[in-house]
Amino acid sequence: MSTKDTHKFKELYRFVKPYQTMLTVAAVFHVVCTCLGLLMPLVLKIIIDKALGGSDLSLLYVLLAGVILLYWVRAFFFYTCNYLTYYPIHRMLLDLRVKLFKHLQSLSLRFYQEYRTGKLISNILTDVAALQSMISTVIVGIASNLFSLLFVGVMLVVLSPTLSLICLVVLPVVYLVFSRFRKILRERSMMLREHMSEVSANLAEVINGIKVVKSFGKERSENRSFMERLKPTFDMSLKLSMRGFMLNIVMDQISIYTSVAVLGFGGYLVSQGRMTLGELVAFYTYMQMFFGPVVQLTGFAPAISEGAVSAERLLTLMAYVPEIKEREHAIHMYHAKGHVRFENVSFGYAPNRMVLQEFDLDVEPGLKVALVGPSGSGKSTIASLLMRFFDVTNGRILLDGEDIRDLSLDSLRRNVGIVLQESFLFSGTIEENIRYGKQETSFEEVVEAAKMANAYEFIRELPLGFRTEVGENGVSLSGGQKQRIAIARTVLHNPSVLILDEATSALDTISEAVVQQALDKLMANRTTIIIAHRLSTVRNADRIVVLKDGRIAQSGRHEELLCQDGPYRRLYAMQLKEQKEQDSPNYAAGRFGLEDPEE
Ligand SMILES: Nc1ncnc2c1ncn2[C@@H]1O[C@H](COP(=O)(O)OP(=O)(O)OP(=O)(O)O)[C@@H](O)[C@H]1O
Repeated sequence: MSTKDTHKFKELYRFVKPYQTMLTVAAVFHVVCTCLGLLMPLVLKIIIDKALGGSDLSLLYVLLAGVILLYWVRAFFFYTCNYLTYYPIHRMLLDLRVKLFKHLQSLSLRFYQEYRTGKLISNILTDVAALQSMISTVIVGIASNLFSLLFVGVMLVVLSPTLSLICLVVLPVVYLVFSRFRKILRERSMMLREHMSEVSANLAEVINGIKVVKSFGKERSENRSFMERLKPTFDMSLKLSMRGFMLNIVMDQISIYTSVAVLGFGGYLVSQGRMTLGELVAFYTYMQMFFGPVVQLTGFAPAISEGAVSAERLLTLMAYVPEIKEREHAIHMYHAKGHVRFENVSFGYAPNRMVLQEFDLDVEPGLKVALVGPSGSGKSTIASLLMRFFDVTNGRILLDGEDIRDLSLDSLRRNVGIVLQESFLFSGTIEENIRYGKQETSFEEVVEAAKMANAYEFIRELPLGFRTEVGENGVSLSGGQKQRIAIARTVLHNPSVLILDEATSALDTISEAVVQQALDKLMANRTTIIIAHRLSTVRNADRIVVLKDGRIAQSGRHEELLCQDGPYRRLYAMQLKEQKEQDSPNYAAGRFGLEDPEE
């Protein structure tokens, strides 16, 4: 084992440590259990040599009663030692999974952009399973197999030193055959596992993007490419199974030749009176027990190295440092007034490509500031920075005068809320989804929030009302309905600073109006940063900031900006023209509530 492996095992040992006493007792019980199992051939020898053949069968009955008792005691030890082994193993895996999940939750968004979700899930599941098999192999393997091998080896030599020479010759052959096959099997199963995790990643992507697949009519081509991806796994699995069978055939052959040799030569020794029949039967039974542990021990090393590979992957995952960390003694800000200030903020997702440059913005509590600008100008990035999904490269962002990096993440996210373009609902009831951000709320408060979000009417009309299941396995809600549930969720969350990131842009005109009404109520007396493409949604903002290539190109109220010859007027005119082309002039004016600047 290399020093790297040693380090990995040390890391893993942290999970084993709390259960080491239990595992030690389990190992001792395994030895006792093995010991009791190994006594049977000896009893068989006494039965054949001493108890059978005579007229007095009382010894036979005593021995048979002893065998039953032996197996009762063995059953007790067997049950207890397996409980003592698998209880800590499953607890350790539970601890590991919980720790992994907690760690994954703490990782920044950048990590999730780099790692494919399907692959991540598949790796976690298979790696934890490999680790489980390694731990049980190590514990059960070391304790029972080594002991068995030693005990049986001694018994073979004691019963017949001559016959045990045959076993001694066969032993290295069995070892070599097994380790050779195991190596190939292991390599193949690793390849298969790697390939399967790629297939899982692809499957997850297709399932997540099923709407796109269907809307482009790509089902057939996706079926084809899935088949193409799966095809190699068929070959790999078949080869793997056939290798496994081949190993069984080879082992059967070796076993039968050894048995023939032992029984042939042993029969000769019995006929010569150099061995009793009972000794030959006991020897033969022990011999059958001898190769089992050898075979098990050949699997020991691969299981450890396979476990080590998995441990390495899991530890690598654990070693990812959360990019966004809370400072020691972070400030807990319970209820911010909502004064937001960006001071000379620059930021790039990659070090050599700045998305925001020297961005300054001061939003007084309760004001509404809109960020507009062409696609890719950095609007959503500003929202992500304020939420601290990423940290600024230069400059700072202040909430009520405190650098948000000095605040506890919990208090920052309690004070800053966001409504996204498409809100995600979890599996569960509508009530649970509304409560998501604040569990300790009464049903009445949930209802109030739903009313504020204009969601109450449609929820009431559902057969199960607030108890309706939504999310992946629930009823399908329209985009506007989902958005209103998300707004109700934010109403309960009650942040001092609200970010609306294109919150209505995925909706049709009617839904948009209802959602916009709900948003207006939500925005009241709250610092709000509105990100929008459609200028109609931002014209009432206290200030509109026009972004271009990550810099502020213009800033002011709607009317002021329209008077200036700048990007806002051009953007506005362009949108108005587009809208006019689509709709009648009356409709455009009604929809946007705007007058044509040319008029
Ligand atoms: N997670 C990310 N990783 C790397 N680059 C990103 C990431 N998110 C955005 N970008 C890049 O940063 C730039 C600004 O993106 P951003 O989403 O902030 O623009 P936006 O103004 O909100 O655009 P839109 O109006 O289309 O939503 C774009 O060039 C985009 O490609």
